[in-house]
Amino acid sequence: MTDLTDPNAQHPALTYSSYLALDDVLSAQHPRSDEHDELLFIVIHQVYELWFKQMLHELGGLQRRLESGDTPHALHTLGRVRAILKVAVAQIDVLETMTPRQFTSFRGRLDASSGFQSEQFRELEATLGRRDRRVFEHYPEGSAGRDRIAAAMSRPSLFDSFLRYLVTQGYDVPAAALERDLTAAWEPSADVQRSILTAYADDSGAAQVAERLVDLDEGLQEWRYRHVKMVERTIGHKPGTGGSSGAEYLWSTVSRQLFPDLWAVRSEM
Ligand code: HEM
Ligand SMILES: N[C@@H](CC(=O)c1ccccc1NC=O)C(=O)O
Repeated sequence: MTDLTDPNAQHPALTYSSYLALDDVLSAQHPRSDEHDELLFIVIHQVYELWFKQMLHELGGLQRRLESGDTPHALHTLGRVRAILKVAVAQIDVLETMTPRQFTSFRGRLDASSGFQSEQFRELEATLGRRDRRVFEHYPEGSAGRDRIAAAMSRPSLFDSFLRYLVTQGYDVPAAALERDLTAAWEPSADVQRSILTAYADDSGAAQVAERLVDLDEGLQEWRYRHVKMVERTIGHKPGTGGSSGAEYLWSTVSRQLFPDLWAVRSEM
């Protein structure tokens, strides 16, 4: 029988903590102050980044499934992404237990670091269709993060994959939309909206996919809304550490739509 404790064994037995690399994960919290609440602030952000990683992973799979016309698996993945987004929004409740005084006690130690520097959040936005060079201001030229965001801005967005999916489902999508410059911002299109309306009229799988995409869009707007309310109650109208006006800037992002065409068609049904 193998002696699991034998130090000379060639491969140490897999354990809970070795499989999950807990030595790495649990030694990665480095508060810069002695304030009790700083650990919560770090842990919450790390959990977000893990969920961002998982969502990027799921969205890659989703785009492949859409482009191959696989409705059931696309719907399944969309359901998973929606569930993760709901957890991400709900997590704000935990951070909101931190009072303004508790946050102020260590905020100075954050220097100029800020959410503006979240590479994965920007990659997520780019995958969801954002094409905005301004985000690069916060990423040094030649940095891996900048390159990853730029790469995501040159790939088909989730909406581009949805348009290709519509073609696999037999819907007519204007060639100009399918052959567009992927690095440019998407311009809402009346012709594309007509194709989407046809899919809704058929009450087909494509209509279900479209509804799940609207969930995603609404979910991100919800996150933005909860984030800015958290910001208002925690730092009021102070400017942000990242150099923006703070809440005022964040409000300007709240009703940003990922898929404007999917919202536009609602007035036509
Ligand atoms: C007390 C908690 C928080 C405060 C006071 C806060 C404050 C801010 C402020 C003021 C900004 C604007 C950028 C700046 O000038 O600094 C910002 C941006 C951002 N924050 Fe937070 N934040 C908090 C928690 C979080 C959490 C938990 C996340 C999760 C990852 C997060 C992610 C982001 C992201 C991604 C941005 C960029 C948003 C955009 O440009 O659309 N923040 N935050
Ligand atoms: N921008 C925040 C600081 C902040 O929340 C933050 C700082 C470092 C890493 C992540 C952060 N979270 C989101 O912006 C502030 O102005 O207080």
